[in-house]
Amino acid sequence: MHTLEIRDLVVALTETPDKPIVKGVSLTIKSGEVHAVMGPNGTGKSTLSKAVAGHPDYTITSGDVLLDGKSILEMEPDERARAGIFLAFQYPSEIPGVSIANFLRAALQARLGEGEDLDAVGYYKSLYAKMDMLKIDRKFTSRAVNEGFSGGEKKRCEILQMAMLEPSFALMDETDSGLDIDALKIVAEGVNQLRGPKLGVLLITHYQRLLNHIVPDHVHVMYDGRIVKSGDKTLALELEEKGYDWLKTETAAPAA
Ligand SMILES: Nc1ncnc2c1ncn2[C@@H]1O[C@H](COP(=O)(O)OP(=O)(O)OP(=O)(O)O)[C@@H](O)[C@H]1O
Repeated sequence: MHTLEIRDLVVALTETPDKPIVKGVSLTIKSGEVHAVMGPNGTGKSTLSKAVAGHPDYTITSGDVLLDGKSILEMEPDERARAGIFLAFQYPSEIPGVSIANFLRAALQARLGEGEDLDAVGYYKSLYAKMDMLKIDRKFTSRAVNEGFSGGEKKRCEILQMAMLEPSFALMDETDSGLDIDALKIVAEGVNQLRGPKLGVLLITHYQRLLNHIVPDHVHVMYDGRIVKSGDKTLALELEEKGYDWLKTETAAPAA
């Protein structure tokens, strides 16, 4: 059982550290839980997830992020990844010329200690088993990472990475724009397959739509850099119905 605790986190762009985007967010995720973070555009949802993963464009000016009680703020992004934190990007990069199979193999190899070699036979066995579980065609792994991928294929690649890396915590920044309902379903089915007592998920999303397929244990609403309301899955339905404007009053008097 692992715990990821975000404690009173304030985040700014590294180039403008005096202008906070995330203005004091606290959130604790335990293994087995799915937390959804919703909120209007530009409220700092992506900034929060990138800061937790250690993205260099963002600086944490106060607060802390603790993995099993230990601060991760001094860790480089790759160390955080090795410690079990997986960040799925809203707009993943292309890696021309590098096949998915080789990319995943390199990612797994990078996690091993010096002098240790990934067992190739075991690797392919595990890769194919996970692809079968996620219903991904085997031909997919010979394609270059994200090159010319459709929105749905990018999502498949992201879910496969997650399945292979077996993180303790997945921070998933899911845009709904540009994704058709099939792509959303790929994400949802993937998360539902991987969901379980060993995985904690922070799922950032914009519309309640995705949450029809992934039923969250907790829903948090972010508004102007703060979490102004938390609740269970019914909060997502309330937001779908009422929109976000009513939360302006909540920001004037932030939730205790
Ligand atoms: N790298 C960056 N450069 C410049 N501004 C940035 C950068 N990252 C975030 N911002 C600004 O910080 C604010 C919060 O952005 P962020 O992407 O975190 O919001 P969001 O809640 O995820 O929005 P969306 O729902 O549109 O994805 C926005 O005003 C955005 O323009």
